[in-house]
Amino acid sequence: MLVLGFMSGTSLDGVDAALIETDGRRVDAFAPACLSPFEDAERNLIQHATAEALKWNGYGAPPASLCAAEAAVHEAHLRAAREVVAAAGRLPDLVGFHGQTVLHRPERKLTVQIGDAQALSDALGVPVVAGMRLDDLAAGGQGAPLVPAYHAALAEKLSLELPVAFLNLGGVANLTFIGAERELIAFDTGPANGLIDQIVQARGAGRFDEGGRLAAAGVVDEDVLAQLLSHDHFRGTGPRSLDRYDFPLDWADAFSLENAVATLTAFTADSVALAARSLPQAPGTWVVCGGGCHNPVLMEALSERLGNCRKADDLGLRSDFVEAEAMAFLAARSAQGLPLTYPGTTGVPAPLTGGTLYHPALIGV
Ligand SMILES: Nc1ncnc2c1ncn2[C@@H]1O[C@H](COP(=O)(O)OP(=O)(O)OP(=O)(O)O)[C@@H](O)[C@H]1O
Ligand SMILES: CC(=O)N[C@H]1[C@@H]2OC[C@@H](O2)[C@@H](O)[C@@H]1O[C@H](C)C(=O)O
Repeated sequence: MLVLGFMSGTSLDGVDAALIETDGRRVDAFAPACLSPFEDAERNLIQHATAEALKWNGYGAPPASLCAAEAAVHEAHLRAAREVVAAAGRLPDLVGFHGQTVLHRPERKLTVQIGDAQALSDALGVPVVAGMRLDDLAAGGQGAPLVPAYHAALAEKLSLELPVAFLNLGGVANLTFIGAERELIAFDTGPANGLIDQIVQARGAGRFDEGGRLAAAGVVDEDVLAQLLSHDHFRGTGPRSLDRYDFPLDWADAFSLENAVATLTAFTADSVALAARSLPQAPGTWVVCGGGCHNPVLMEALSERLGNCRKADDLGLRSDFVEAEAMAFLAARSAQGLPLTYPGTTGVPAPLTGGTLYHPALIGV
């Protein structure tokens, strides 16, 4: 099957769309992929809705701004779909749709991804699987991370020596450990680029720390770093997940941009190192994907702490599209009732399938 996966992550750069050939068990081939950036007006609507969703926090009526943001999310997905479908020269057989996370409160079984799966299915004329976090949360899981099943399929496709770890550096960082017996351990390790992006944008210095230049020019504040690492999240063990806005940034007002970014970059690397210490064995290789793998200062800091870190692209993967590909893979699994999540990945009591299948409305009926 040719399956299209969409991911619009917490960094709000845009919609990733990636096609893969898969039967939901193996990854047979990679097909065209693209990033369709949000237009400024779309990003503003989504940023506003995210801020309102944080204030709402799941109590009472959801903010009206979610509707306008949902329309923007839909438009951006259609643009991305048109681009990859044109590149592939055909429609996919199935779509995996994540939606835009605006709030994640797993302890209250609440996660909110905006987007209209039925409208997407109607517009594309293709069945769409969405809501892939919901059954997991309802069954007592964290609802995240979802990508471990796909990381495991990639490890198999590349015949990677086990144990191996995959590390995704998006707004939030998440890791998947694949043990010698193919057992999975996964969780969100802490922030990746989210806080760095936030301060760079607040100071009017662009959207992110391009090439890690700010971090390279700054000095790490060890006291702030120690304080950041004392957050409750790092006391936990086992499956756990984060909202992109779970960590404070108010302390940074007293710092130069360079020193704040250097400290946040060390925070990301140290929180991954803490996560690594909780693993049953040291992975022989860390396969690093997500936007943070393009930051050489962060990659260097990770290599110092973890050992063998390889950019996913160097292994023949597409570091910027692993999450979108994962949504495609999971949609193919969902359509067959195969598990999406496992006790070791989200804390769900038993392997569990999930997702809802939306069929396109018949034209003219
Ligand atoms: N050349 C680069 N130099 C430094 N940082 C970069 C570079 N390219 C991307 N990034 C970082 O990666 C981020 C985007 O990463 P990515 O697209 O993986 O996140 P996401 O998928 O939106 O988030 P999440 O995985 O948490 O949902 C950017 O916001 C930026 O911080
Ligand atoms: C609630 C939510 O959207 N979480 C994201 C976020 O971004 C990275 C990390 O935190 C991960 O847990 C998850 O995304 C990926 C796709 C996942 O579920 O595996």
